[in-house]
Amino acid sequence: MVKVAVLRAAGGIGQPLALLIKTNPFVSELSLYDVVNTPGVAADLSHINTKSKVTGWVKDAQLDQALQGADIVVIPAGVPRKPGMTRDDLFNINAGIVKTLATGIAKNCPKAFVAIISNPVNSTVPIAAETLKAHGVYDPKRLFGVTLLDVVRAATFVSEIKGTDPEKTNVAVIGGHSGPTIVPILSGTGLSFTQEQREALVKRIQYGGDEVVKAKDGTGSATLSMAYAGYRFVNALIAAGFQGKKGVVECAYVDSDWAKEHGVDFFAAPVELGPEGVAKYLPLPALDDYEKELFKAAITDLKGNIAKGESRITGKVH
Ligand SMILES: NC(=O)C1=CN([C@@H]2O[C@H](COP(=O)(O)OP(=O)(O)OC[C@H]3O[C@@H](n4cnc5c(N)ncnc54)[C@H](O)[C@@H]3O)[C@@H](O)[C@H]2O)C=CC1
Ligand SMILES: O=C([O-])CC(=O)C(=O)O
Repeated sequence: MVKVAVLRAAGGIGQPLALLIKTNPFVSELSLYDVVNTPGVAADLSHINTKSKVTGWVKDAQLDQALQGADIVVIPAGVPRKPGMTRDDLFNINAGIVKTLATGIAKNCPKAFVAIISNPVNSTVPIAAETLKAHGVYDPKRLFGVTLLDVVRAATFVSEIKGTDPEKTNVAVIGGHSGPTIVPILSGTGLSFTQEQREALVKRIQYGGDEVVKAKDGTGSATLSMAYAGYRFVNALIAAGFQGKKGVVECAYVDSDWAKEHGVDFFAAPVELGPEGVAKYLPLPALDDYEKELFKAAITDLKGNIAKGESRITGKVH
């Protein structure tokens, strides 16, 4: 059985994500933390007749209690975008939030699997890594940036064009989680596209977040589709990490030797999950010439995003 903590659980993503986690029969405790409103959210969810006990914690003083004994920590904390903003515009405020939460993890549950949703993911994951390193508890196999929303969107958008079953359409999306760093591998789907279709699809997948930000018109960014993607990832961690399920593969933004060989510390790619977190770094899908160009552009942007996150904690300028 697993204790899952959701940090900033009363937000737009946090609430539907907590609801989905409450439906998982393998969860023994669902620990909800936020700066406001968690007692209400916890009381509400606790009436659902599934096994997990729901606890609600508020304010900095209760962060330690929220985290004690957690096996999985999911972080949908921080401010979302408004129209006209990039994810990087969220850096200053969200960097501080992620650092505080990672410090809490280092002190209370250093062995937990940590899944970071807070934007800009390309930089917040390096921030969490450097914070955990500073406390001597960093394990690269246990820290994940959640990029699955890009995979979910890619499957939806491809199936709309090709008439395939969206639940059975698989598109690996590698790189990172913002604009040009999002690299969908359409050549690996076995489906054929004209170059015009490919370019339109890649653009829509890369800027899917903007589509939602624009439609929400100043009230936030994707929350429900993110909660779905976030739960898919948590469920994969539970199945592979705690229920002994083999062959569980998802794309995630992780620290790997492979990434370092390409000049970056983190890169989103398919990984096989297991009891220690990442069980296996899978070979990248084959890229065609068009995708190789996208890949190069992604690496260039990622370098800057990662350096910005790392230097926020280390103070070192790259
Ligand atoms: N990885 C991904 O694919 C995606 C990431 N996101 C990111 O997830 C994050 C959360 O998004 P939403 O749930 O829509 O936001 P929200 O504003 O609805 O909720 C965020 C939570 O953080 C807390 N919070 C906000 N400002 C704070 C501050 N100054 N100090 C401490 N806590 C604060 C709030 O109490 C709230 O519970 C954003 O950074 C957003 O960009 C959103 C969609 C997809
Ligand atoms: O676009 C945003 O700011 C939220 C996000 O990361 C996404 O929806 O992919």
